[in-house]
Amino acid sequence: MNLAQPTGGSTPVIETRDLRMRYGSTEVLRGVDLRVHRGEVVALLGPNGAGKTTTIEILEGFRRRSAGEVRVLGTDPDHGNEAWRARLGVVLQSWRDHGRWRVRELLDHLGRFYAPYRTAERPRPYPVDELVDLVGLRDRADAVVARLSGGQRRRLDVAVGLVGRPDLLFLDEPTVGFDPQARHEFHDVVHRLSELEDTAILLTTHDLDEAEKLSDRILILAGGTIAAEGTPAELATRVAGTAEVRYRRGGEQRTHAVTDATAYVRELFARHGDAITDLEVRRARLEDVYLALVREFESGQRTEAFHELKELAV
Ligand SMILES: Nc1ncnc2c1ncn2[C@@H]1O[C@H](COP(=O)(O)OP(=O)(O)OP(=O)(O)O)[C@@H](O)[C@H]1O
Repeated sequence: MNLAQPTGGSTPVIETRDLRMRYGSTEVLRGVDLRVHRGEVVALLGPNGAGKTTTIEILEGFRRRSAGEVRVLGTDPDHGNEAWRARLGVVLQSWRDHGRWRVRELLDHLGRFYAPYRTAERPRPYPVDELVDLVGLRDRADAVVARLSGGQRRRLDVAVGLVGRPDLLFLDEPTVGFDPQARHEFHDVVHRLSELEDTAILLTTHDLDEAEKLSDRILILAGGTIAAEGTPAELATRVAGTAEVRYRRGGEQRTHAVTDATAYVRELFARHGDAITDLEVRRARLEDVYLALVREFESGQRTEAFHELKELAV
């Protein structure tokens, strides 16, 4: 099937099929299939070195893939022109240039690039006053970039990504260095962009709590492929039956992963009664699925506990 053809419903904003990337003899991406739709917020999770930034850079057209099919806004990123690029917003891991510019001047300057690409539906660029309000930099709009705090710089990074009012926004670890308040405000910005502007957002984060709060869908990249995928609620519900039971018996600490904690505990007391102390039952969370999948793909060894989790998660 040709990726450029609509596949029922709306055409995905991002679509990859069997995406592969090799650095020298190391194959980092081994067949990644992903889709992101208009207005959707998708979090790409995975351990350090899993290939998240590589994937995003390929989608942005900054890096050439080794193999596979990719369409971003209907175009192969290897052949994207200026008009295509103008529809993308990019927030990289760090923005360290332009230290001597003032916030407002920088956004105004960068915004001019987008003006020729305005449409009735998407007036470009984003008005600078609205933008500094949106990212919470109104009070610092006339400050020199070099004097911003780390968190304020990150807000500026986000503003730079948004100045062209993108159809699709890439956020690589957007909230690193944010205090809890800034993080909360940033989450509001993401929700407003997806709901009011219909912006599709693909973000990477190492914060599972953030992924759960922000995204419509979570993709876990491990072992060079999408190891699990679902809405945060789907992933959480699927593991809700799995729990960890810890207790002490005869002075020895024991831990068991079980699917029916109530039955297990009933049986435990029936057999050992008063010999059981320090009982704790903990429900599995998204973090448990994540860690089990990552451990599995990193070690290449299947454990029984992993099997249980994976069946529930996929
Ligand atoms: N230009 C490059 N040349 C060679 N190897 C590279 C290059 N860029 C990345 N890699 C390797 O590819 C792998 C994936 O890197 P990538 O930065 O995409 O991972 P990531 O998932 O974004 O990691 P992190 O969570 O640490 O940001 C790593 O092992 C990295 O060392």
